[in-house]
Amino acid sequence: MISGIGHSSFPELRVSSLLWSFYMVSSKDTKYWVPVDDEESVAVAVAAAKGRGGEDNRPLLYRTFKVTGMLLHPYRLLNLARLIIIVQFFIWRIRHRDSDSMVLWWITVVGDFWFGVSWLLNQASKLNPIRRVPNLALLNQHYDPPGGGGGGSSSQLPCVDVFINTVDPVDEPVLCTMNSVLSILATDYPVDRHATYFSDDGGSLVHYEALLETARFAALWTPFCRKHRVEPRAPESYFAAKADAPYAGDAPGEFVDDRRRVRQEYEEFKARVDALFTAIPQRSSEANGRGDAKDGGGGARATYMADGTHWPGTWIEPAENHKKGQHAAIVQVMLHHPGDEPELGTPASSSSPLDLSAVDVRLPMLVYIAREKRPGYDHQKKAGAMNVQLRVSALLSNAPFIINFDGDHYINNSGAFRAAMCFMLDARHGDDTAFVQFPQRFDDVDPTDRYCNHNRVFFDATLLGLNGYQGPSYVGTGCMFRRAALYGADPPRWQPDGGSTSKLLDSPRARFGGSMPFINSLPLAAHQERPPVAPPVDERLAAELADVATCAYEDGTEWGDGVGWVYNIATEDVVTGFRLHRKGWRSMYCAMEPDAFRGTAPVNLTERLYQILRWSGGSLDMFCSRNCPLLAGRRLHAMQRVAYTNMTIYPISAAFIFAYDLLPLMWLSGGEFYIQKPFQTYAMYLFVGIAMMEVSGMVEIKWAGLTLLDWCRNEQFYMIGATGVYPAAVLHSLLRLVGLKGLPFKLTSKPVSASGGAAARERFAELYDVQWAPLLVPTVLVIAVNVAAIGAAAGRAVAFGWSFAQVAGAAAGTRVAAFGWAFAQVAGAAGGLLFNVWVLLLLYPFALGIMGRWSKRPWLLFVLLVAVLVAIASAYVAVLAVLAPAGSVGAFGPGGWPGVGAISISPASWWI
Ligand SMILES: O=c1ccn([C@@H]2O[C@H](COP(=O)(O)OP(=O)(O)O[C@H]3O[C@H](CO)[C@@H](O)[C@H](O)[C@H]3O)[C@@H](O)[C@H]2O)c(=O)[nH]1
Ligand SMILES: [Mn+2]
Repeated sequence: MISGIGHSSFPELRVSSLLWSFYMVSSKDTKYWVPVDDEESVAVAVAAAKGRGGEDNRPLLYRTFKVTGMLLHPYRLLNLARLIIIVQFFIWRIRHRDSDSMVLWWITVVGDFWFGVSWLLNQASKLNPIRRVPNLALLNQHYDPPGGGGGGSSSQLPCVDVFINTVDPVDEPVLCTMNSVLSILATDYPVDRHATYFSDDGGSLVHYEALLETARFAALWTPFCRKHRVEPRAPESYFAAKADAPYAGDAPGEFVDDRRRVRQEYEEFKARVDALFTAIPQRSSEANGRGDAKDGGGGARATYMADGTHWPGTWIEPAENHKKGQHAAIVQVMLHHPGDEPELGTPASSSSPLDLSAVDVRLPMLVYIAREKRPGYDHQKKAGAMNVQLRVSALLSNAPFIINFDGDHYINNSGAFRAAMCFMLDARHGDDTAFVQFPQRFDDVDPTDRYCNHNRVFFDATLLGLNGYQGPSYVGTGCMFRRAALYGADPPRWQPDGGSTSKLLDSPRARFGGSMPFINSLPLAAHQERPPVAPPVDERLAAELADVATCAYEDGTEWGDGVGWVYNIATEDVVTGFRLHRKGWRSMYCAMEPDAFRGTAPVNLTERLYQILRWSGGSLDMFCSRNCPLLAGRRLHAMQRVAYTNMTIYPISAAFIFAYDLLPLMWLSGGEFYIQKPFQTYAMYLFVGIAMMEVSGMVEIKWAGLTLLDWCRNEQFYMIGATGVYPAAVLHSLLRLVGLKGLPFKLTSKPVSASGGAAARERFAELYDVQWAPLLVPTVLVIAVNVAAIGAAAGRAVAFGWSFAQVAGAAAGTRVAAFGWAFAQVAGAAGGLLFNVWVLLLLYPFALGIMGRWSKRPWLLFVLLVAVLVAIASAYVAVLAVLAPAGSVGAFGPGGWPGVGAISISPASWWI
């Protein structure tokens, strides 16, 4: 999608195009990866099988790669050297307690120490990167041999329950969500072996009816995808892409016609979905006008379903029991479980223009869920919604594996479910693997990724690093789980009797709640070979389904604690993954080409900042809770513990960074000042430290396959977070510690353009939309202080130059000495200046962000900057002239500046 944008239309692209061309590395570039010895893998597999007391003929379904020694050894050596230098640096500082202010000296020693530690934590997670590549062909050969026709009973692949979540049909454009559903309904996995559970946390009729429309359209879309094997299977993205992929289906002659017809049908489908926003209110107001409320009504203006009955969920005009946060549970099977025999479609006819006579036209099961909402209950947001999905699905399809998606994430590569299975079924660690995490990839991010939405350093470096220990953390979407693990089972390798789930069944009612059908489903949940079951939804089952979706069901149970997704935290993902790792489960990272899934990301600065506020606040809350990685037992891998500590403690660095960034304030008041003497040695240590980190970063982007721009964006966004967001997160966590409310889960609004509805709309409009929020203030302050520092430095230089001329003129004999002195001062000042400029460079995306539409012309920012600098400099000179009459200006000297200037930047990215 991004490739469709003309370069010239995008100003920032020109600014950064140099970076692009300088360091383009494709993520496919795998020349830095070498296979880990396969014999070793086999040995591990055999040992694992023996450990479980039996032969294991299962195939090895993935290959493991590590970074080539040519890169890895220097990388590790470099980091070792850096560690030694950092330690030496501290020894040196402690031995030289010499500063113009001992208070500041102590602050910076503590601060620098903290940065050293957090650098170490961060680096430690990346020392052993491992990449695993699934072998889909082998999986298919063993579990889904040809003849099954993409479905049918010959397949031995395990069943998968797919969870997808949404809240609001406007904030999360319903068409985007329905595209995700379509991509799931059409995915390349045996149709009778996956079922989709759609959770609508808004309880809105728009979602319900849109899902009905989607189920209808899928009857055409899914067979079309199967017949012509098209990718990706989300229609919006499919039709937006150029149709130049090599044809993979069996009927090339019919492709062009079929595609055109389906596209037309898709346009009509879109129009019908769009029309729901007007059709439903219209239908309801007509019905209300007639006063033909079938079930009570009590004077409220009801929202009507198509069949003329009241919608049990939220109404357009909120009423008692029909409003946000207060409505009944709704569970509706929209597509029933298909039989396990393929059903071929019909030849082309006037009513169905596609020839589907050779295509299996069955659709997978699809269920709509709106859980009950009652005032007085904490609904626990996404985690609460997914736990309801977990119970509802247990009563219906009860698949041993579960994959979950945010409403805006669609399947981009139909092989994804199979890829995940390669890890789950592998003979080596398969049985001990609780989840397989895929990277998050995004469409509709601006081409230069101003706010680091792609997060490549995290997804392509850090998570590969974790993959070399116990496994990647869970990041909320695009993750396949083992159901038994979510229920709280122990991994086989930590089970004394080898592989039984009996412990799960100890006092099940207390743990899982009172539903007998649910409890009866527990023993089956662990059996991956179990054939798919699909009980008919009779009255009793319907009542049971509604019951497990009520608020009260979880009262006094372990849901949200020992069972299911974890509650009471803004980042349910990290902590849920952590709890599994803590039990000794492994996880696997699966990055594939083309990307398995794609989603949307907030391109608006304020949205993005709130998102990272939720992440950083949630992480810190986790650190300060019972789920602190330091408190975990011995089943947590040592390095995994280090990584989780890093992942949860990082916002604390912010307190220091923020203070450091404001230090230039001090200099504005004038006076010579060194934070550490001798300053030259101090500066040298800092310089070497930074240089080594930069080099190490360059090695990292090599093996991770990143671009220099990815890396720079990461640095920049770290700094932006550190100045404004992380301090707020620290504050929130402190408030929570003293018993006040924790961070809310603020829904991230999705870009409207992602749904494609209004193609005429400006692309990335949200990028230029400034929404002022308190969160922006601290960063603005830091920018102001650093700009002021530069301005004042300029002013000082002007004033100083003038006084220097006077001094020189008066005492010609000492000219040489005076020159030398002046030179040292100027060099020092230049160094300080450099540091301030660096802060500003790191905050550059932020500055663009608050310029709003003006940022379409980035040069305006520079004009503004120069104007402000001139103004400050002149003001400074004027003030100096008043305070210090000619001749005594030299007493101020610019000398103090470098010390403070140096400090102002040091933390930003040197250690991290
Ligand atoms: O009450 C709620 C609130 C949210 N959601 C869903 O949760 C998902 C994620 O919400 P979103 O606002 O898109 O958050 P993001 O910041 O984009 O999400 C990232 O961060 C979250 C944790 O903070 C993870 O759960 C997500 O998977 C990850 O993509 C969406 O599908 C929502 O519909 C609910 O189902 N119920
Ligand atoms: Mn999202």
